[in-house]
Amino acid sequence: MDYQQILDTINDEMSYRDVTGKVASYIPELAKVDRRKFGMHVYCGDQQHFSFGDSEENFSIQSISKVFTLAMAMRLMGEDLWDRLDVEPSGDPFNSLTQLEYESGIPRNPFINAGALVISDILVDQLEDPKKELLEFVRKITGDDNIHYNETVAASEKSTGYRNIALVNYIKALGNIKCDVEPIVDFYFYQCSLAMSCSQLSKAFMIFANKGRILETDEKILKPKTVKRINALMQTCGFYDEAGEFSFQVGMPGKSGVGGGIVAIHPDNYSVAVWSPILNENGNSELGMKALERFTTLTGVSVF
Ligand SMILES: NC(=O)CC[C@H](N)C(=O)O
Repeated sequence: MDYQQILDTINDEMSYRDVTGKVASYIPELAKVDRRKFGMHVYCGDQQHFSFGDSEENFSIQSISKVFTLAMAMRLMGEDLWDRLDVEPSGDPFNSLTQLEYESGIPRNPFINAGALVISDILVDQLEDPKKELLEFVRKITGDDNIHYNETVAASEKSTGYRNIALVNYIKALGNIKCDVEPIVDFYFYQCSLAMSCSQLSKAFMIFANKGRILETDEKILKPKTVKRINALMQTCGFYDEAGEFSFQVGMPGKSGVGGGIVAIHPDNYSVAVWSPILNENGNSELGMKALERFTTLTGVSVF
């Protein structure tokens, strides 16, 4: 399969001019990002990766970080994690509060904000220095020590983060948060501020396409069963109220973030990341969704 030729076709066919959405603005720092940015990277291995455009430029990975923190929480708690969280698509926006009321503070899944905040509670409770450990985890699976938090983005989100702070307070009132609210949201805003490129993200996500092992070193990071769970959740819940649409159009497990990034994996095959900051009404990258739809159409391969 000539992935480079397929990427070149997508790059020729598509442009930020073809989409009408807006860059995220509820986090003031994200509103400053250039809407013309567009890059894509396919990773099959050290000697086999393909790209176009702004694929080496760092952006705010936002909710994509929820996959990394879920992996860390599963390493700590195994299947006991599911006493605190459900595994159902929410069909609601990522930052919704409503289901919590009638579902007794058990978030629908780990990828909506409510679920990620419960995971944050677990990591803050069980790890000595969760920010340091998350950074080490991401650097290790990427094989790249040049990955950092963007503290300006974290502070910017904190300054307007009322909804997430409300979510933690509400879940705590319903009995499913153990720690104090402040360190939980602080960790959450930091994880969302991780700055990575498409090239780094596709490399990091290769462990989910390779049964939990780092491809280059064969080091085991996650159990195959954990990876199966995480991929199932990416497939069913990775795109909030657009998870069905992504499965329908693209047909791979994946995860998006309001920074405009999307990563998807084809088990035993490749990992692909795309970035365009213009979002559709569900908070997913408009051009990113289209590019991935073209990618699985042109390769003729999806997981189904
Ligand atoms: N969908 C997202 O990427 C949301 C992440 C963002 N930090 C928030 O909590 O609102």
